[in-house]
Amino acid sequence: MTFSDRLFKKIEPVWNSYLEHPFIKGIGEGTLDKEKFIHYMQQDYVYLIEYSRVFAIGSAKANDIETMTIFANLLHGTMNFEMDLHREYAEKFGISNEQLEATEPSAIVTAYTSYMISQAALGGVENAIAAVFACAWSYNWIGKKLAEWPGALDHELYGNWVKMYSSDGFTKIADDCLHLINDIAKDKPEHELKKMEEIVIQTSYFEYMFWDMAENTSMWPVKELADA
Ligand SMILES: Cc1ncc(CN)c(N)n1
Repeated sequence: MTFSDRLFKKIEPVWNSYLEHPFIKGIGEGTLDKEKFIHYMQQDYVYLIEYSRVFAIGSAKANDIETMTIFANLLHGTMNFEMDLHREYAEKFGISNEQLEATEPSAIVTAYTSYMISQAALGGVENAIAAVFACAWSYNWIGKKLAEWPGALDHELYGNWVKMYSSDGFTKIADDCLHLINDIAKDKPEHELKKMEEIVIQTSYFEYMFWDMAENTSMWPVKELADA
């Protein structure tokens, strides 16, 4: 059994819950409120900037050139391929790249990205790949599931989202993360594998909370009190 098989056994029930989430169902069925999607897309853009930093940390901490290059390519793929999707949607919604980049991160985005970056900074290269694994893999997993839902790929607004996350290009990103985590996990002692597993589980919980944040268009609970 590979390390990713071990991880998947643990997190599959959590990932299955994503498919029941109203936001994901709304994308797959094409019924999602457009304002919720705009909030999601803006928040996801600033999330991806911080997520890219985790690849940079992984690259800096790598012990060999091959691992360093894989992390660097994942960083490049996120910023130049995945984030193009967000920029294209933003253009459609009349939001400039500058506005997109200046999005104020919500409480969940702040908590999730702070967690990923601190785990990657505190540990070695194994923490960096564990911190991004659920992110890359769950999106590809969701994208491929939704691609089988009737009409999901052809929806005029959400079809491109489903196409991106089920695409060969994004599958390559997810597969590279899978091979990397399995390679890095080889020869690691059980206490380090346990730590990697904990990070993958926690980030899987954060993924669910991110869908909730998008569904509820939430920011910070009492923000309006200080803004007044
Ligand atoms: C919150 C979140 N998690 C993961 C992904 C896929 N890179 C994403 N775009 N956004």
